[in-house]
Amino acid sequence: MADDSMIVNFDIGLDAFGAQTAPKYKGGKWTDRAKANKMAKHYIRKDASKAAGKTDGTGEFNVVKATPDTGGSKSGEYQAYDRSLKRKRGDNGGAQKPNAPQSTKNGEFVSSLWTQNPESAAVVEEEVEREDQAPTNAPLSDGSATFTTLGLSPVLANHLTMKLGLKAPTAIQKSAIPELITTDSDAFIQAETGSGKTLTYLLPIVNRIMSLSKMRPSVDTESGKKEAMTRNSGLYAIIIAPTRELSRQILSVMTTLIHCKNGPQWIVPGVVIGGEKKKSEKARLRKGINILVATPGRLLDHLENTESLDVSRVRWLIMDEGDRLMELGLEETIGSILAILEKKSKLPNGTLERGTGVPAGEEALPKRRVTMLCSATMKTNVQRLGEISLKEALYIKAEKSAEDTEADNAAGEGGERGFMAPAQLKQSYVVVPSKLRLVGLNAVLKRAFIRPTACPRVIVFFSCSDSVDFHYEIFSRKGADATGDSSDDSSPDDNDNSEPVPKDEKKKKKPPTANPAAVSAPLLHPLLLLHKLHGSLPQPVRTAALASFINTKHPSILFCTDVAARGLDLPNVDLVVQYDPPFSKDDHLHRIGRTARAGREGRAIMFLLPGPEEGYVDAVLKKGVREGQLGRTDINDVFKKGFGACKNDKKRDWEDKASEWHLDIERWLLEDVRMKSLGAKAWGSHIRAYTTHVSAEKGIFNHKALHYGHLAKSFGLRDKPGDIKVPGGGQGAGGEAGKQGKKRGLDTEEISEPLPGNEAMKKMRKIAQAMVKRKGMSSEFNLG
Ligand SMILES: Nc1ncnc2c1ncn2[C@@H]1O[C@H](COP(=O)(O)OP(=O)(O)OP(=O)(O)O)[C@@H](O)[C@H]1O
Repeated sequence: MADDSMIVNFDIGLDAFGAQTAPKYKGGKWTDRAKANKMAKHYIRKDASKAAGKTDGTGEFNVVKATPDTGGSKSGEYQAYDRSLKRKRGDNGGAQKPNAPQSTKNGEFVSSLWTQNPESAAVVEEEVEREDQAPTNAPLSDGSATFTTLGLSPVLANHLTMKLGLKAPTAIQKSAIPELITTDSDAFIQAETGSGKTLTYLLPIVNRIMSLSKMRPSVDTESGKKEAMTRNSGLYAIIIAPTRELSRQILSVMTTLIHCKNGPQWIVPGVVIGGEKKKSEKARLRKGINILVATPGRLLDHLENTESLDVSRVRWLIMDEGDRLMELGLEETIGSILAILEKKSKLPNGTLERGTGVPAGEEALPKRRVTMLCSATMKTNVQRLGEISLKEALYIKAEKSAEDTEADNAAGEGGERGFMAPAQLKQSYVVVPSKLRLVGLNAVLKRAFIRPTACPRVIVFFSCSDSVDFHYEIFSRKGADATGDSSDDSSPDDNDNSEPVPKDEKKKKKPPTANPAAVSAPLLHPLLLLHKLHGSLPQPVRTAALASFINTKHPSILFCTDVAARGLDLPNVDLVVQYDPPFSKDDHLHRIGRTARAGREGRAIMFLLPGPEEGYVDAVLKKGVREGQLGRTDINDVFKKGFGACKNDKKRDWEDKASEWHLDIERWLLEDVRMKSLGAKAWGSHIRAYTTHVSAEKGIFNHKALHYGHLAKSFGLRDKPGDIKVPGGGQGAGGEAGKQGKKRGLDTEEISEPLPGNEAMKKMRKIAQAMVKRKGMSSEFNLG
């Protein structure tokens, strides 16, 4: 519609040079005159910026075009909004055409989802089918190595193949295990996500401990007696991991290795992590532990305060996910741990020699304390950790394919190809305007579960816990399905070659039974279980949610923050959705690395806003992929598959369905104070989290470019940004909640910005500690 259809309720004056001047209002109350003058100036400024070709960024609440049919301009041009006209419309709570903007009793404005959306700057290329690539993190299938040829004992090798079903080592295992079994060198192990780094460092430890004689001379050498190896024989290895979940996972892998037939079953592994009772941990340490897995904060606490923790004969110190440990500002903590180990060590000059009080029979163990650092990425901060912890270390990485070596050479010294996603991982991004994000997520998830067998497990990453909580409620809603179940009729997913599930078979499966760690999400799929995981949840809830997500036989979704991004080995994850962009490019690679593990296939999709965020494609996405691995998904295609009820649906049909679904959410928030408060909190936290992107990516994720109003819409909120009451965070985007630098209410997980320099790290850590204290919440990173 042309501009002259605008209804403008005040005159715009022109000065002698044709420039617009604000009209002077006379008469009436001074407050009314001041208001009218202010508004006039405001609209003149807007018009001037439009004439200068600037985009409008002030929000649709002031700039909605007053067209009677759709209420908006397809071109997205700025139009002054006629308030008098808006007031005349009746309150229908969204009962009109779902696509039309409406006003409500409360003065809230129900904007249309489909208007005033900025368009993608990039030319949309035709969506190409991504090629299948040979997996790069799979067990070797060329017969070049077996677990026995790596030097592992036949007992252990047999256990791996027969009991654990591992046919052959992976490339990093082939490179590292022979070295780690025979030498006592420190090592830095770098390999792709899902390539089996955990077994790479655990197998040599278990193998060498297995070589110890089961009976060894008594420490009281005079007596000549022999004693059996027990849990009290000494603490041999300490493994540090950044999160509690990862620590538990490492413990579980260790336990499966120890429990092999004729294996060292006397070995007792243990775990000390934040969120657990320290008293019971102390009791376990007193009873004796041979291999200890720990989060750094809790380990340091025990080293300083638990007398029974004897670290004098520790032979291995492993730091898993080294880059994450550094990002969390734990350098100081790790420095203190290293200092205590050094001080308490009874390994003279770092070397074990016979006759220095070292029990005989331990010759198979390293003669010095071996430190290993594991990471999927090789960042400056990992190098720094290496500098403070490793001595003359071996740098071990997997052999690369000829193509990768060639591409690395092309990238040159310091090139960006330091770390790649596994080749078989198909990646895509979808450009979604702010207002359409929630319906976009619904459509992506609906599409993922069109064929339940094809996509049994999905992980969705959010930037903050409040957003996880809000979306968990939204998608577990048991309301009327505005979309209809599209699973039977919609056209098949192009990327999905699996057979559709016959209707009868679907009916045969029973809906999931009640599970305290999950909820059903019937609107997405009748059999679906929805889980959530973030740092503000109590530890037992986190553990139960993860266990349920891993073990359920139902299609399953995990909504989470970056607490699940590192190291977690969640089996059979088919799709990773990055609904909120990661805080750094390494986070991106770790997040998507939760799928396509150990040679399995996997897909990942990332939501980007039109505009600066699209710069992420060239800056990051294209750099960590091989040719043909990355594609753009068309948002219209997503909507069509997610909301379209049948193949022949027209655009208007699925637009209406999506609008109806969204209006339903908005109405729910209007009726339910708790939900509205959750939405407002999530919106506020989302904006705050957005301000913490790494400085190198601030041009791409610039919070000033965010449209707070459109964003509010995607949290189901109808209020103007300035009117949104963010619980605990001030009022509105213009209030404290929206101000950069104010980290009020921020969850510790949001503090993942690896700011350069130690001072900045320390600062971040202090903020986190203060928040943990203030909010009295548990921190998975044990910062408190
Ligand atoms: N030789 C092997 N054959 C088959 N599967 C293996 C082999 N080694 C490890 N795996 C499996 O591969 C998966 C990924 O292993 P792991 O968690 O150690 O990966 P990772 O390299 O540490 O990944 P990330 O960097 O994401 O932490 C696990 O399920 C593990 O059981």
